[in-house]
Amino acid sequence: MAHPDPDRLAAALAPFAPRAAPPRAAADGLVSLILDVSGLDEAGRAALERDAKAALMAVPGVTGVRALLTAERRERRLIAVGSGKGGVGKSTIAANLAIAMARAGARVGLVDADIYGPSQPRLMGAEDARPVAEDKQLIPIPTRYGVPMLSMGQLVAPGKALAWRGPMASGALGQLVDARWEGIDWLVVDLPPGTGDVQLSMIQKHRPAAAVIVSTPQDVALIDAVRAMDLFATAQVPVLGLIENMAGYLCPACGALSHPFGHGGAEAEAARRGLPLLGRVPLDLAIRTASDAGTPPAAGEGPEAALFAGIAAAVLAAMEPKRG
Ligand SMILES: Nc1ncnc2c1ncn2[C@@H]1O[C@H](COP(=O)(O)OP(=O)(O)OP(=O)(O)O)[C@@H](O)[C@H]1O
Repeated sequence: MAHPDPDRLAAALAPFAPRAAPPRAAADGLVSLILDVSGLDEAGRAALERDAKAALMAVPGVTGVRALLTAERRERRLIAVGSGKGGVGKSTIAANLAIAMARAGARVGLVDADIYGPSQPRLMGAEDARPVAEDKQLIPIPTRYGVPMLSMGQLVAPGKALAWRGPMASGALGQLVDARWEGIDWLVVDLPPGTGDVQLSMIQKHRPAAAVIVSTPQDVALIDAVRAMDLFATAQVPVLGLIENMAGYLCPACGALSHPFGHGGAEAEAARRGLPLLGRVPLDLAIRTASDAGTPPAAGEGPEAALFAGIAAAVLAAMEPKRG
């Protein structure tokens, strides 16, 4: 049988450019075809493979086609949101940061790795959603805020305590981070508080591009925040800066700002370490009620949205030199 003509093979694949690489034919007429299926869904991939194979099979001398489908692996960057202590508002900040980054035009996903208290499904208004897996890979849940997400809380029944030990916890983290994050450039990862197994697994296996640390102004919270910063710094994960949450109490009646937890501590600590204070979020009833209702303030139009937009801009600007 005649060896397939390379020009005719190339012509047959022309309609599939730029997804089809130039085919190679062996002497027995078997053609190897490489197709780039990035961004296509299952049906799109199948159609492309079927049509390209059919086009090649029509070329004289072709006895068979072996297709290899490749998806361009986007370089996703992880931004870890950590805190030293629990309850400082880390999850609230992570959700609003992700939404504000998306509003600024970034392609952002959100991973809730807070195994011991996953609160992102509630914050993002996605409590009833359950992710499905395809080829053993989880598909992120879309949210109405343009930020797809996955949470430990979506993998178990609501309200069920996650009494996982280290290896199980880091295995679950892997499933969330290595999910099918198609079209996503940034993954904001809400870590559990402290410096435990999940943080170590995050640093060792998933190499965040950067970390931001959330603290309240109290001294105790700051001491723990410093510990969290040290963990990232030791592992050479750049810490972009500190976000001070519950920085002053915004009185809903008169609008006055007071400072029951102290003032200026986080800024001073950040400055001591040569780090920027990326933003300051007051203790604000509107933030709590909006968050609890699954309508993060960053998605709204109020002053809180502007505040989170400023923090997102600071984070994106700090990442700019690290984009490579
Ligand atoms: N700036 C704020 N103003 C008012 N309420 C806030 C603010 N930040 C967080 N909260 C509220 O504080 C509570 C704890 O916040 P959140 O769950 O984000 O903390 P966390 O640090 O992630 O906690 P954990 O470590 O337990 O997961 C929530 O009810 C949240 O709505």
